[in-house]
Amino acid sequence: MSAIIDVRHVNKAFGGLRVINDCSIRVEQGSITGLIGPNGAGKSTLFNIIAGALPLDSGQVFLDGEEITNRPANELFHKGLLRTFQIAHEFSQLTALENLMMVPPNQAGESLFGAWFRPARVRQEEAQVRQKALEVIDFVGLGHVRNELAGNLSGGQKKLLELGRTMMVDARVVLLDEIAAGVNRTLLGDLVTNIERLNRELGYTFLVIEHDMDMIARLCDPVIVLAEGSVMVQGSIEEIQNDPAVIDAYFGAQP
Ligand SMILES: Nc1ncnc2c1ncn2[C@@H]1O[C@H](COP(=O)(O)OP(=O)(O)OP(=O)(O)O)[C@@H](O)[C@H]1O
Repeated sequence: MSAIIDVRHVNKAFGGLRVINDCSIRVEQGSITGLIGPNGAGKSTLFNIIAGALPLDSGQVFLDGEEITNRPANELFHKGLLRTFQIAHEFSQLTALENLMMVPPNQAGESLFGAWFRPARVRQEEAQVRQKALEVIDFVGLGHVRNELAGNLSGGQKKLLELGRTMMVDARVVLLDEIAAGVNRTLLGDLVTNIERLNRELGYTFLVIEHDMDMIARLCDPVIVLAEGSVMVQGSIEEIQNDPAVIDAYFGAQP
């Protein structure tokens, strides 16, 4: 296997607080890799560094062999490195289907020039985008609420919609930050199933930060444990759960 994300010796401090300490991780192509660790271990900071949302102090990040250190998030988006975002306030007034249709970058219809000079092409592209959005919304199990305003969807349905938005572009790697938080068990089952299908059927690689250990256990292999900004241990969920250092630092030593 080859690493689609390769983080090498990254350091990051906020003021005097060193949050990421000589941290190196590899996310193998086609894997669903979990990233866990105690509160404050640096998981979100590392995510933000990989996603281009936060500059690092030193070290390097590679995407499929190409260095992407400190590249902006929109450039990484075009390269297929995506993270899910909460539905922005202004998008909550659009329907679920419209939210999906807003995603594709570089639509000819977005440019006045394109709309004026190439109306037939614009209409054709819009029809294609709509068709894709209809397929995606069925895929994520939200076909029955496609005309609901996104702001009226339940927390779990919004998470499914966020996942659906990654399918509107050619994603290669998706970073999921605590996607299970606040989602009921039934919808969580749908989310897990959809993540597995995206991985199996479309070849998505996932890097997943999650506090929900059931979800990590069902979904992720390998699991990376981060503590104080560096990798404590990496392995299968069974290996992690039986590692004395992890039990001590993360799960809490049994009395
Ligand atoms: N923008 C910031 N400015 C200053 N300190 C920050 C900033 N972002 C994070 N930190 C600090 O960095 C440390 C790591 O935070 P981070 O959010 O990366 O941890 P985490 O592992 O994701 O934690 P949690 O599981 O609680 O979400 C914390 O001590 C946090 O207070």
